[in-house]
Amino acid sequence: MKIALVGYGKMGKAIEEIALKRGHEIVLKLDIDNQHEFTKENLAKADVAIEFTSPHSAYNNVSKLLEWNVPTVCGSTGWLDKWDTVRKYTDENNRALVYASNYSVGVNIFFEINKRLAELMAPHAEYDVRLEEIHHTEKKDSPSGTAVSLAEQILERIARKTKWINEESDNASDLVILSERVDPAPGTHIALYTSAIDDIEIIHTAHNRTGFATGAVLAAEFVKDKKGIFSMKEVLGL
Ligand SMILES: NC(=O)C1=CN([C@@H]2O[C@H](COP(=O)(O)OP(=O)(O)OC[C@H]3O[C@@H](n4cnc5c(N)ncnc54)[C@H](OP(=O)(O)O)[C@@H]3O)[C@@H](O)[C@H]2O)C=CC1
Ligand SMILES: O=C(O)C1=N[C@H](C(=O)O)C[C@H](O)C1
Repeated sequence: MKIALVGYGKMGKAIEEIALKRGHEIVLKLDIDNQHEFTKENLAKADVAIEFTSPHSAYNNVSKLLEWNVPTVCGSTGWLDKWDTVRKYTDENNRALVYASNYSVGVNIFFEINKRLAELMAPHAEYDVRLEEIHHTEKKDSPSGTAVSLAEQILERIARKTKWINEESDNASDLVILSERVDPAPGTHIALYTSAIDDIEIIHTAHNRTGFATGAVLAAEFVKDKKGIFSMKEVLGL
């Protein structure tokens, strides 16, 4: 498979390593200093593009890739205010896109546990719930995309929580997400339920970026010859 890497930072490099090990070819590496090479002609050389850049550039990159009909795997976080536009364009124009706030197998299993735990906790108003996420200091967005996914899963299931908020709150209906930035932290997420009687917490800790990178390559292999919008749930068959 011929892969174009859009974004060649920490994740782009980790993805390159896994892709080469799995026998793929990197035909294009695009970063901030060679953006003039981000053209339809250059992207036509790739079977699939893998986009990991930044919250500010992701929407523009993904829009162009879809316009040029390049099957795309996007991992950039912090741009989902534009998600509905991207979804509509992909559906209406029969394009191919995988999006996941987190590509690791472990976090996608953690998502399923988070959903089930929220369902079990829904009738038990004596428990409060909050989320915590810990990442390295270079991270540009806050809260993490993964924490937003976890929050949405909880808000869909626990009616006493009505919105998430990225700071402490005295309002019991707020789902608090606390963000901590410390090095080196590839990504830790905690869902914590507390009551006067006991606490239950679930934690996922990434030890490095290999899980994210491997998942992104699996997603690229999955979407290469498909049309539609997919998440890691479909890629992993969860
Ligand atoms: N979904 C998932 O599983 C994961 C998602 N992420 C997300 O992926 C994104 C990238 O993470 P990471 O690799 O750690 O970040 P890095 O900052 O290490 O790398 C991003 C790279 O993209 C470059 N870049 C910025 N804008 C553009 C552009 N318009 N075109 C091409 N390249 C550009 C940056 O250049 P410069 O530094 O000069 O701006 C940088 O080299 C983040 O949004 C992060 O949250 C990260 C890990 C896992
Ligand atoms: O920026 C990162 O590093 C990460 N970003 C993703 C997120 O925002 O959830 C996934 C992972 O936690 C690492």
